[in-house]
Amino acid sequence: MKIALLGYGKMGQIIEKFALERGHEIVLKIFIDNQDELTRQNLKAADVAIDFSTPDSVLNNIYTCFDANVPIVVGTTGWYGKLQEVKNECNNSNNTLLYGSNFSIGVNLFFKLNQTLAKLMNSYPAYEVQVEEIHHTQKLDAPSGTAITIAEGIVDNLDRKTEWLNEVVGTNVEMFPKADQLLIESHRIENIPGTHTVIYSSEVDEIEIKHTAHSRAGFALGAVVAAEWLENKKGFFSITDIFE
Ligand SMILES: NC(=O)C1=CN([C@@H]2O[C@H](COP(=O)(O)OP(=O)(O)OC[C@H]3O[C@@H](n4cnc5c(N)ncnc54)[C@H](OP(=O)(O)O)[C@@H]3O)[C@@H](O)[C@H]2O)C=CC1
Ligand SMILES: O=C(O)C1=N[C@H](C(=O)O)C[C@H](O)C1
Repeated sequence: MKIALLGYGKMGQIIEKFALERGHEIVLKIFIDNQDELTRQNLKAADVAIDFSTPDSVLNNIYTCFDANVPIVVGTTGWYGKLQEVKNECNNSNNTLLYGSNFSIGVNLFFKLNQTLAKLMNSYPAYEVQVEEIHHTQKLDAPSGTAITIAEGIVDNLDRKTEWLNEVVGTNVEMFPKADQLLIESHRIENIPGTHTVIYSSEVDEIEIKHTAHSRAGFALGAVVAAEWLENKKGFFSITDIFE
């Protein structure tokens, strides 16, 4: 496939490596300094775009791909407030988009485990639950997209939680969740690719499920596989569609 990389930072560069290894060609690379090269005309050279850019630029990138009728895989996080709007526009304009807060196989297994554990915990009200995420200090969004997906998996399956709220540790803004609110604690520490933990705690014990990314390789390979999966498909998809 001919691939356009929208965002050529930490992720974009590893994605390029995997894409070339799998026999694909990179026909366009967009970063801050050449962002005006993201045109309908230039995109026409690509079979698919893969976006790992920034929360501020991702919507423009998506709509430019829609305008050029080029399918897009979106790994960028921090824009999910606009998800429904983008889905409507994708379907109305007969375009193709696949998004995921995390493209690694391990985290997608973790999402399933998390949902099952949350369902089980309906019978065990003695356990309080909390989500923790740790990422590198360059990360622009909090909580992480992955933590939001995990929190939604809990809220959708555990009757005693109805919404999540976020505390970024070290910012002097402490959150005091009500009984029906799920706390997501965000930590920013140098060089951590991404660690997510769900903790159920009672008076007498604690159960933790945890995913630790050792590098960004799992995310990057997953994004290339997602682009391959999207070939010849039409419509709006999420990474869970691949794992179904
Ligand atoms: N879904 C998943 O599995 C994963 C998602 N992510 C998400 O992917 C995104 C990128 O992560 P990461 O690579 O670590 O971030 P980086 O900051 O390393 O890279 C971001 C890239 O976006 C570029 N950029 C900035 N503005 C624009 C613009 N207007 N148009 C196009 N490109 C632009 C930057 O340009 P320049 O190089 O000039 O600064 C840079 O190349 C984040 O939202 C992150 O949360 C990350 C890992 C896994
Ligand atoms: O910004 C990152 O680095 C990551 N972002 C994604 C997220 O917000 O969940 C996925 C991964 O955890 C790394």
